Amino acid sequence: MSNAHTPHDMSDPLRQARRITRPLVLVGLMGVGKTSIGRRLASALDRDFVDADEEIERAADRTVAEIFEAHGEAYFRDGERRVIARLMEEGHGVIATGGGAFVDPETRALVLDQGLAIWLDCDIETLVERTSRKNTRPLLKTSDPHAILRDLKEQRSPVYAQAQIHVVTGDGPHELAVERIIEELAAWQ
Ligand SMILES: Nc1ncnc2c1ncn2[C@@H]1O[C@H](COP(=O)(O)OP(=O)(O)O)[C@@H](O)[C@H]1O
Ligand SMILES: O=C(O)C1=C[C@@H](OP(=O)(O)O)[C@@H](O)[C@H](O)C1
Ligand SMILES: [Mg+2]
Repeated sequence: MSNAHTPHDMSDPLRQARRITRPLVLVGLMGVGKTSIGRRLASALDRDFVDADEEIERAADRTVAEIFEAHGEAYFRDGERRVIARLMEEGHGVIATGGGAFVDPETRALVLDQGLAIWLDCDIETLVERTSRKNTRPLLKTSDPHAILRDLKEQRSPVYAQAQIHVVTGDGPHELAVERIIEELAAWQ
């Protein structure tokens, strides 16, 4: 018997996941899907979505690549730290960070204390393929993006591992990743 359109019939994991009121903060390497999966996750949970890189670009009125080029990475990281602190303060439903944001100790402490960090993780080959479609990522504008991603994975994995939730996504559709996250959220708490 199905009455799929009533709120009571909402699948149990979704209902459980919706009980979490802290900001859900997506962390993980470039190309893993923080921005695109984050947007869909917010929609599934009926929460608002913000992308930290987009907010940085809006505040600076420049793209991430332009900020790196004009001022360097350290300057970008300062802005990133401030923007994420503001987004946490504003209390958004789902926040997609840029891949380096959670590496900052202040940002990490804030997210772990007041939000729920979700580490999206997948294999390097998939990340190389996905990030090759756009050249908006200054760290990958090199002759060997595979080597950069492999090194970043090695350096950052112990840090990402501090996230409360770890979801390994494959090269399946975004919706599958959203489902997996919702199941993990339902099991958390
Ligand atoms: N699970 C997925 N399945 C298929 N394509 C994906 C998936 N996750 C991300 N992508 C694609 O990979 C690219 C990079 O994803 P994006 O959300 O920008 O990653 P991030 O914000 O983590 O760098 C986008 O074109 C996106 O649509
Ligand atoms: O991993 C990183 O250090 C970065 C990731 C990028 O965001 P995505 O992870 O959304 O690609 C962006 O913030 C910047 O290019 C630096
Ligand atoms: Mg992104």
